[in-house]
Amino acid sequence: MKSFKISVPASSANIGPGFDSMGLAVNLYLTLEVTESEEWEFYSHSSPSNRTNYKEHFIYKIAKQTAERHHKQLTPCKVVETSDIPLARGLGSSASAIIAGIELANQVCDLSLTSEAKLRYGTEIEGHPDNIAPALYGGLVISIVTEDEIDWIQMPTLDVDVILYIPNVELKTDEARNVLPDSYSRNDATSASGISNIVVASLLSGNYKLAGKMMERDIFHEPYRANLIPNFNKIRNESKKYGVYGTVISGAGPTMLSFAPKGSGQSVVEQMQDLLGNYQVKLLEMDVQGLTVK
Ligand SMILES: Nc1ncnc2c1ncn2[C@@H]1O[C@H](COP(=O)(O)OP(=O)(O)OP(=O)(O)O)[C@@H](O)[C@H]1O
Ligand SMILES: N[C@@H](CCO)C(=O)O
Repeated sequence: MKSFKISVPASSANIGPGFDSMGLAVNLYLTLEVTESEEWEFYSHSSPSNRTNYKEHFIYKIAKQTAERHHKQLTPCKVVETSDIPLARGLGSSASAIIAGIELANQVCDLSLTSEAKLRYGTEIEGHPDNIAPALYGGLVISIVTEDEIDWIQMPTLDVDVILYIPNVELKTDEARNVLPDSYSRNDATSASGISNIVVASLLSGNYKLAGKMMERDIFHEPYRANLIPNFNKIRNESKKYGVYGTVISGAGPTMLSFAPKGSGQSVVEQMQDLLGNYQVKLLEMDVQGLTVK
């Protein structure tokens, strides 16, 4: 009888100007403990003690459509979901759930899906690869969807501390995408692209001071979203006082993310937690593994 554990990391997309094309996996996880069974039992992280109606669960629906896409039938399982990824906070909870659902079908139906197939399918469901790719591969991943394929590259680990400022309010990605313009002037587009290029180049060369400065110069989405993010200016300005390199919206928000000099993160967390009482201010690590199945 099959029994396995699926683990998928959270991810922070965009990193400022890497809009829809950059994402960083961090060490918050969604896990599924799965055992084949006589009938479906689904215990979700939001109600661990009660069996939920599995047919209504987002992850089951993803698994079912993945199996059907390969003309297979899911066999019943007992699934216990745990997660420390808050929903609709800009930490890729939907991407982690999508990857978990695809992998559930992959394991239960022996689909032997390649990681490229999981990336393609997950991106098709999510709509963009910048959370799906780091959730799948780990690390900081730059990815782009062209007509018929997804090209991606995983960057070496970053020698920075990662700090997240997680408020107790939700912001749905759809809502945060609806405030964006349909097009940009050539001047804005070329400036935004240049800024993004400098961020990537400075991260690759370890010039985190320059990376932080340019991360805060996004033109693609932050100017339109800042007013949806509680304490946007306060978090960006105050964290700078404690020595962070730069602070940006995590994904579509409302969480914000700072890169800080290695070893300075804990003191930034303590200072900022005092300022942001009802937030979860966390010092996190990059996840470099992505999806794992044990
Ligand atoms: N583990 C889960 N179980 C069930 N539904 C989930 C789960 N994770 C995400 N979802 C669904 O995805 C929605 C959140 O997706 P949304 O794209 O709005 O935010 P996010 O993915 O958390 O943040 P971002 O995309 O900005 O990184 C939830 O409201 C829920 O409908
Ligand atoms: N790139 C996406 C990330 C959230 O899923 C956005 O900012 O809307």
